[in-house]
Formats: sequence, structure tokens, C-alpha cells
Amino acid sequence: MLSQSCIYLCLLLSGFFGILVSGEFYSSIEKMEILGEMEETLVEATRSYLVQQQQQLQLLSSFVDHIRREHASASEMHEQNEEYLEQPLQAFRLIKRLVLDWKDLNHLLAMNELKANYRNTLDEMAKEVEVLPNLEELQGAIKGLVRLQSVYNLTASDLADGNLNGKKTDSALNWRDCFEIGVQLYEMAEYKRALEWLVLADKLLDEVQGDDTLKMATEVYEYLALTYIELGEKDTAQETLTKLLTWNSARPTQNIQAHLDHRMPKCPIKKEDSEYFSDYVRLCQGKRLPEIKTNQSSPRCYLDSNRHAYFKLSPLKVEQVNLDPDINIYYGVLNDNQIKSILRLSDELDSFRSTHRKYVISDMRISQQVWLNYSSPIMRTYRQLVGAISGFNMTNVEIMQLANYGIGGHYEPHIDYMGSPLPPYYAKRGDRISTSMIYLSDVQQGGYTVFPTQNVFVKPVKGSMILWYNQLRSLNPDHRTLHAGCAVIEGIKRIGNIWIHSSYQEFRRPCTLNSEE
Ligand SMILES: O=C(O)CCC(=O)C(=O)O
Ligand SMILES: [Fe+2]
Repeated sequence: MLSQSCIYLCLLLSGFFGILVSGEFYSSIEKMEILGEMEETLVEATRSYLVQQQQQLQLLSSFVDHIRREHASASEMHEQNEEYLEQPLQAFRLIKRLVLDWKDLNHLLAMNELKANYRNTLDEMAKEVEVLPNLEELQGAIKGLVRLQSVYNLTASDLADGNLNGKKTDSALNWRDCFEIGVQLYEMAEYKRALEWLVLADKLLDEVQGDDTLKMATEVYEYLALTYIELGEKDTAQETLTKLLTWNSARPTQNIQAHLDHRMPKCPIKKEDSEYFSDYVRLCQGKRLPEIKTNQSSPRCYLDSNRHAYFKLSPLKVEQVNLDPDINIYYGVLNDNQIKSILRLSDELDSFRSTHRKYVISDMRISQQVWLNYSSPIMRTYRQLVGAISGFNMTNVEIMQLANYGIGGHYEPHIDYMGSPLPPYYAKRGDRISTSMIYLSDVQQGGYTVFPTQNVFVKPVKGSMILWYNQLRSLNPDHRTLHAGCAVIEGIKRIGNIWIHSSYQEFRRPCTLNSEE
């Protein structure tokens, strides 16, 4: 039941949330921008088609008026004088009308041509975008909205009013948008959320004036009733149905019956129940967890010019955000021009949806990514810098993974090490001993990196790099490094990961006599 306004909503979300384009749109702001441009072309082509059609109709109407007038006066004359058409001038005029004037009609009927041109424009546009957004895309975008709701405690009306995290933005959703969101959430078996959006749609519909409001309300109430049924709220479902029947005695029951006949039990995924969820969302909101003793009483910041000769003249700005496990932020590692060069290189590559563990695409990680090798001067410079900062041998580092998160994009709590058994690729190079992650953009709102078991949240600052060890000195995995990238509320978050492996590091980070360390 993908209605036209449903497609419209998908495009509308582009304003909310980025040439040969293919693949997923909602996980990438850049691709959403292309959809936005596509919509503009669509509007422009349709508007110009409409204007041309109107002009043609106007011409046709004045043409027919003119002929009608001539014909009427000829008929009148003919009634008065039977020999009228025998007069050569009048005969000439009638023949002229039929031979020449009516010929103009062919020209005026170029409307079909206009239609064909319009269709061509649409076809061309569809060709540019290999795959147009589909229902899955729409549901992906809606899941992004719901994620923002659960991570940042936002109500449906906060989102609909553009009231994101206490900051007002100009996007506002109308009743139909809210209704379509509710319908899709219902289809995804997210009944509680569906209810919230449908109730809001009903409320917004109250403010709408017009003849069709009853028809619209019927649509909303149908879904409201179905949602109450799924939620087991039988009495409210009954009340809603009774109200529906007072408006229209035939339609609702038929529709609802059809739905119920084809109803398959669906199980919504309950992320909220996961062990870390509440700590994770709290940290994402920039709030510390009260109950955990942090390993860093007050953050220590210092300038380090001794770590490497690189930093003699321009000391490294260090912030220790956590001790044991060490989590450090290094500020100003790359400047804006260097970042621009890296992003230019990444723009030349086709991005693809990020995966999680064993190349699985899942809602756990919603971003687009590319991999950048070290064949360019800027990437070699950055690799050297990571080596100088971390003190690690860079022989076996992975190429850089550049990810970009659009609105609602995130990476749920996970660990970066592989653990045993190591996949073949890691056999010689060892596991990921350390993660270095550089922020390649600021983020207007949201998008923090958080460590739920360590009570740590880090706000992305363009050019700063965060570094931690995924393994203990014994090379056993360090479970405390569970971390996440919180959903982006506003803006684009770009990061660059370089994972350093454990081979060649025995003198760089020697083990102690205790395997627990
Ligand atoms: O985006 C973030 O803040 C974290 C990203 C991350 O953990 C990863 O890419 O492995
Ligand atoms: Fe990670």
C-alpha cells in the first residue's frame, strides 16, 4: 500500500535528513541530496509541462471560439438567404476555414508531443538514478526517525515540529506525513510507535479544514483500530471501530476484515531491552552515568612535544578521557585542507552500505563507506601521523575506512576486535590491537562516540583523533572497549578508521607478566 504521498514522504525526508546514482539513499546524506535535486527537476518538468498545456488549451479555446463565431454568422446568413453559400466570397470563407484554419488544429494538438517530451524527461531522470527509492528506503528513513526518538527521548510531535533535542529546525510534518509514518510503522510491527504517530496524525487532522476530512479521518481511524487490536487494547479498538461505523457503515469493516484475514504474526525487534541500551542512550545524550565509578576523575589535558620529533615545534594536544582502558583524544591532527584532500579522494570512489561482522548489512550500523589506500601523499602523511601518535609499527595497518552517517545514521554498541578464531585475513597480521578514528567533520547535533561500560562520551570535533586499545597487553581482547557511534540528529558525520594490528608490535607495546593486563 505504497501511496503516492508515501513516495512523496520519502522525498520529503530528504529535506529532513542528500551522476549515476544507485543503491541505498537513506543511509547517505549525499545520496539524499541527489534525491532532493531529482525532486526539483521533477517539479520543474511538471510545472513547465502544465504551463505549456495551459497555453495550448488557451490557444485551442480561442481557436474554437473564432471558428464558432464565423460558423454562427455564416449559418445565420444561410438561414436568411438560401443562396448564401453560392456567393463566391462566402464559399471561399467556408473552404478556407476547412482547409486552412482547421489545419492549425494539428499544430494545436501538439499537446501529445508535450506529453511525450514530459515522459522523456521523467524517463531520463529515472535512468540517471539506477534504482529509485522504494518502500524499503522509506522504511529505512522512518526507522531513522524512530531511532532518534528512542535515543534522544523525542516524542512524535517533537519530531513533527522539528523540535530536535531542544533545538527547533524548520522541518514540520503535516497530518499525512505523520499518518504515512504510522502506517509504515504498523507494517513493520512497531505498534507502540505506530500508535504515537497515528494519534498525532489524528490531532493534526483536526486542524485541517475541507470537504475530505471525514474520508481522511476514516483512513487514520482504520489504522488506529488495527493498531489497538495488535496492542491488545480491545476496548479502545472497539471504541475506535464504533466511531468509524458512525461515519461510514460499510467501508471500514470491509477494510479491517481484509487486513485481519491476511494478518501474519510479526515480532518487532526490541532493541530497548538490550543490556546496554539505557547507558548507551544516556551517554549519547551527553549525560554521564551516575552509578559507575569512572576511571578518570577529571579529564587530563596536556601538550606533548616529546612523543615524536613531529611534535617538537607543534606539540600534540592530548586529552585523556579514560584511564584503564586508555582512551585518548588528540586534537588538530589534520587541518581543514588536509581533510578536504582526503574527502576529495573518497568522493572519487563509489560508496556502499557499511556492514557489521561477517559482512552483514543490518540496522545495527547505518552508514555509507569507502576504503582509501595509501597511494596518495595525504594518506601517507596521515598514516605516518597515526604511527607517530600511537607509537605503533604501521607495517600491517588496514587501509582507511571512511564512513559517513546521514540523519539517524549510527553504529550500535560493538567491539572492533575479531577475537578467536581469527578470520583468514587476520591470520598473519593478528587482531586489531588498536583503533584510531579521526573525525572528518563536526556534527551539528548528535553523533557522539560512546563507551557504555566506561561512562565515556566523546563529541566529534573535526580534525581530532580518538585512539584506544582493543586488546590487553597480553593480546587478550579487552571487552571494556565496547563502543558505539550515536545516531546523528542534524548534519553529517564523517569518520576515518585505521585499525592497527598486533603483529610487529611486540616491542612497541610489550606484555607484562600478568595476562589479565
Ligand atoms: O562513529 C563512531 O563514533 C564509531 C564508529 C566505530 O566504532 C567504527 O566504525 O567501528
Ligand atoms: Fe568501532
